Amino acid sequence: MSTLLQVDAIECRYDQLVITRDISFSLNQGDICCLLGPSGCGKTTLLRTIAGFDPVYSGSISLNGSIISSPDTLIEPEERRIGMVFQDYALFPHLTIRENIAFGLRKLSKQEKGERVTEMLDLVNMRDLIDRYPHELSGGQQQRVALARALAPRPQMILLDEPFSNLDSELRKHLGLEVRRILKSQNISGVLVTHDQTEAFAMADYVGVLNQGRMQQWDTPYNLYHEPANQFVANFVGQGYLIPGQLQDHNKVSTEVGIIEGNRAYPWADGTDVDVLLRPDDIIENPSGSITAIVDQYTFAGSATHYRLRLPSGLIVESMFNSHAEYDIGDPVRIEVKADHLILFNNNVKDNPVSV
Ligand SMILES: Nc1ncnc2c1ncn2[C@@H]1O[C@H](COP(=O)(O)OP(=O)(O)OP(=O)(O)O)[C@@H](O)[C@H]1O
Repeated sequence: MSTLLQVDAIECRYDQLVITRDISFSLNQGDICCLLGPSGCGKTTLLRTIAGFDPVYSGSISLNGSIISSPDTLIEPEERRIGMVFQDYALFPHLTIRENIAFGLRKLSKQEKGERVTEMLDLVNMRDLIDRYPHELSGGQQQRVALARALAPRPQMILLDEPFSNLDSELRKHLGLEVRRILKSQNISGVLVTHDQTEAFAMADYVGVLNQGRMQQWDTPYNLYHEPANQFVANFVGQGYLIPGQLQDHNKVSTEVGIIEGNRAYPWADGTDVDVLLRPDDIIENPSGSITAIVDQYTFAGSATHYRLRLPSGLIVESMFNSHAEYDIGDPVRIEVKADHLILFNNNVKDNPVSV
């Protein structure tokens, strides 16, 4: 598989203010990635820079091996063959759906344009609505049209900036998977910006987690969850809590919830202070468990109930119990920790410092 997009150590600034620093990642043709991170971490800035709306201060961006952005190169957005889909759909209100999609196809003949428009509308399952105006469509339908319009000029890649954030949660889920199917069927790469982790996991082959303008980890969704590179990623991706402990015999940690044994040896000395990541699925209800936690909060979620539990030290952990377990706030619950895959952070080592 060939590399389509190569982002190499880029720094982005607004005036003299550094927004993102030393960002590198690459994307193969047909792969979909997602930039995930809290508000203000620089996701949109990166997307705008890839699109060519903003320059890079240092580093470079290449598409198919050619530099499109560097401190002394800035290929115009319209020459990059990159499509964009925005949060607010950005359709032309006075043009029909047909005209909206045909808008960027000026170089095609009338017949070619007509064929391309229907091909794109078939792709997004919207052919019946070809003569409507944007205000006659639902939000989800408008976003499908926006996707069809972005795909119509046959871009090499598509950038999606929080495309589903104006839609309700069911529709978001559905449309996210639909967009993934469409991009995969056309072998078009996509870069999606979101702060919704579920969306990122469902849509992307690779996810880049950003914080304060720095890439914290670029990895598959599976690895982000199971092998977070640092405490920030561990906290931000998936529900999880860090509790302190001390390493024993390279693979065990002594904590207030007992000795937890992992499935690998850690290279640190006995007694090293560590943080242990506990995800909800690591903590199970066990009437004969040795730890008593107190229910701090709970949310009924159908087949399971999500409990927030206070440990004797006051630290919080979370767990999913079968919804037949009915505990009220303040009730004691006996629990046991069953973490077969131990994620530890050495408190004496600063992983990937995140100051800009
Ligand atoms: N035109 C601008 N001039 C100066 N600073 C800007 C400009 N645009 C964005 N910023 C700043 O750059 C930082 C990153 O903004 P950006 O929009 O890239 O973040 P984001 O991760 O996309 O956030 P959100 O999820 O809230 O959209 C923020 O601190 C923001 O205030």
